[in-house]
Amino acid sequence: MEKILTVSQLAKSFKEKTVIRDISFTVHKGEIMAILGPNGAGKSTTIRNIMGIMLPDEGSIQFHTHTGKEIPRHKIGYLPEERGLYKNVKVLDLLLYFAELKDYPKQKAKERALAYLEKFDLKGKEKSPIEELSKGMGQKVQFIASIIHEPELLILDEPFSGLDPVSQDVFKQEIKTLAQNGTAILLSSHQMNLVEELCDRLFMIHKGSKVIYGSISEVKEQYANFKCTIKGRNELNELQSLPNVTSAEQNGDVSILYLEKNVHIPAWLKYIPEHISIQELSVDRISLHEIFIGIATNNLGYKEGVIHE
Ligand SMILES: Nc1ncnc2c1ncn2[C@@H]1O[C@H](COP(=O)(O)OP(=O)(O)OP(=O)(O)O)[C@@H](O)[C@H]1O
Repeated sequence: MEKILTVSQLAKSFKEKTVIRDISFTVHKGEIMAILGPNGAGKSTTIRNIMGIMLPDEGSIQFHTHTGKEIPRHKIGYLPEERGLYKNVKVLDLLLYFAELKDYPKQKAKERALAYLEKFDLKGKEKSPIEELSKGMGQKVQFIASIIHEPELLILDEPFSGLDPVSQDVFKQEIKTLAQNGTAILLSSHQMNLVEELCDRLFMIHKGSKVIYGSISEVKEQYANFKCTIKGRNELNELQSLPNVTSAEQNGDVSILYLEKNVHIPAWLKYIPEHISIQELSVDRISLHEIFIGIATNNLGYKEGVIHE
């Protein structure tokens, strides 16, 4: 896959405090890459360094083969974490202004703007001043502004925050379509279910350093223990004494057994005694959300590693 963005050994300090160190990853054409981490981990700082809003103390940013001032910024789209647009400007004028800033042809920009406004349920708002829009509507307009010029690389800092589930779905669908059409996408998000659904690979930062880097399935394979959910009322002590069970819960009529990571499920299922009450049984790996919490709270007994470069 063609590399669009290469971030190499990025480091940044504010006064004495090192905020990110040794951050390296790539984003490929048509790929959705997530940058994750708890509050204050260094995600926005990484993104701002990529965007040239601040300069790194160490490391480099490469877009195709270009670095530094040679990076063609008009080929990049950016939705910043800080929301906010010129309040008294009309929606369509604002979108055309953003397209013009990126040297994008006016007529094409107008066609794209109208099509996107319709797609995002904002038809009829073309002449409304931004200040008359709801927060979610404003966010949709800002999202359209970040893609109006057909960027090759799209960077979205917390694109889903503050959106209702319907709008989240609209954004999710559009992000998928953009990637299918070849846009390289880097997004930060706290919504692990969306990341799990949407992204191909992830880079997780904790306290300014990389903790995980790999594809979603590799990350799940490496970090996600198995979880066996049984619909049935059972004795907790008996569940806990089964082989390879690290912990168990009985919540009403549902038993949950957390299993060791390398369990061979078909062989393990044979250990379940015949008298155990089972109406339904499923075995899954724990979710990305549970992995994230485990890392953020240092509960996974985890040490730094790269799964896949
Ligand atoms: N301009 C700045 N001056 C001083 N410290 C800063 C500056 N910008 C960020 N920081 C610090 O850098 C650290 C990382 O912040 P950053 O905004 O990158 O985190 P984040 O992962 O995006 O967090 P969140 O999920 O809360 O948005 C924080 O401790 C923050 O206080």
